[in-house]
Amino acid sequence: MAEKILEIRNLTTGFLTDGGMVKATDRVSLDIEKGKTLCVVGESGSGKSVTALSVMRLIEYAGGMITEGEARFDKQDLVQKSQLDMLNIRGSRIAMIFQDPMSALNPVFTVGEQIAESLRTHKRLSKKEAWRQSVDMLRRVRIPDPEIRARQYPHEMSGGMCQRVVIAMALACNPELLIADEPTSALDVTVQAQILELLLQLKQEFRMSMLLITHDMGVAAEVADRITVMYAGAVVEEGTAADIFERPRHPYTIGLLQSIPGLEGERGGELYTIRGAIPPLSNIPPGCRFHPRCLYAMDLCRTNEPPLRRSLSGHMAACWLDDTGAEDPRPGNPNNRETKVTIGNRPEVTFP
Ligand SMILES: Nc1ncnc2c1ncn2[C@@H]1O[C@H](COP(=O)(O)OP(=O)(O)OP(=O)(O)O)[C@@H](O)[C@H]1O
Ligand code: NI
Repeated sequence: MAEKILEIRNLTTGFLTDGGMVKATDRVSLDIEKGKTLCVVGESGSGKSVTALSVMRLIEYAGGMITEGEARFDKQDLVQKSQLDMLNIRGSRIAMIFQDPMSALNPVFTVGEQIAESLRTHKRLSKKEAWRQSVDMLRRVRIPDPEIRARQYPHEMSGGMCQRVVIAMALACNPELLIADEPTSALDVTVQAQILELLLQLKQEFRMSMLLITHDMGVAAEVADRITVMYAGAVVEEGTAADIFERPRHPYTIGLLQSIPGLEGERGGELYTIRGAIPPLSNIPPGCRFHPRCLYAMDLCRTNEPPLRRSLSGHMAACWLDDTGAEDPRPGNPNNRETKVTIGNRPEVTFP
């Protein structure tokens, strides 16, 4: 078995609201192997960012609370760490970048100063050496004329250039894991592709592992080794990029794939989208949380939560249709190909 850089187990994060505690993530489990890219996909509100912020232990600053579970990074459970320990881990061993580069940059300092500052927080460097490395980082994120650019302010740069600066800041201390939350969503389409390509190259050069959050299946198709699909706070499917794109098992994943323009499932040129909307956290449906929107829902799905089950090949899905055998109405009838075993601590269920 390949070594894991991150192992999340049953991670549950809640927010206290007027109506009591709501769960933004519910027993989320996922693994990232060293040197690999895991994409977490799902519609808006599915708990992707909350998962990442919980791992970084930034969720506490956003009013959230981890109520259950573990996030083992290099064998240490980050959930049990003090914020002081996390301060040392964040930025040096695990770095995170967000959608909006402008909010990560300080408008009153030059970009060179900001990267140098980030270097000096974690390494003992002279000002001169920090500046030299800062210019070098700008070169490594392929910013032309780095000596000149280093002296510029964020407002003098385009959005794509600013995101490169943010990436340079994140990678300055050579982190083992990079968490990127929608790193390209705020950028023009052509710039998006360049930044994704850059991230992939840097991942190799810096020998990092990557957790990339996106609601864009096209982005996942480009970069992912494995893909975790989340819906309404829970993992509903996980597998290799080929499992997800060629042998999707969960009807939610099938719906997400059909909503990508230009991929198979496009119906006569019309964009197909999943009917209905993601439920509010205060009102997650009983049984399978996806059942009200599912084209294939059966009685069982309305009352019993399907366990996340792993096939022999390692492809996981939480869907009762995996038990219907030849009757399985899902496209491609995945039941014919894989045998499943139940994993994790989702409730064991008795058949009605
Ligand atoms: N600070 C907060 N207080 C209360 N609820 C929150 C807070 N942050 C997130 N949530 C809720 O947690 C749920 C999951 O949010 P999250 O941001 O993780 O979704 P996401 O999958 O990242 O979506 P998006 O694609 O829009 O970024 C949402 O219902 C959201 O409203
Ligand atoms: Ni998000």
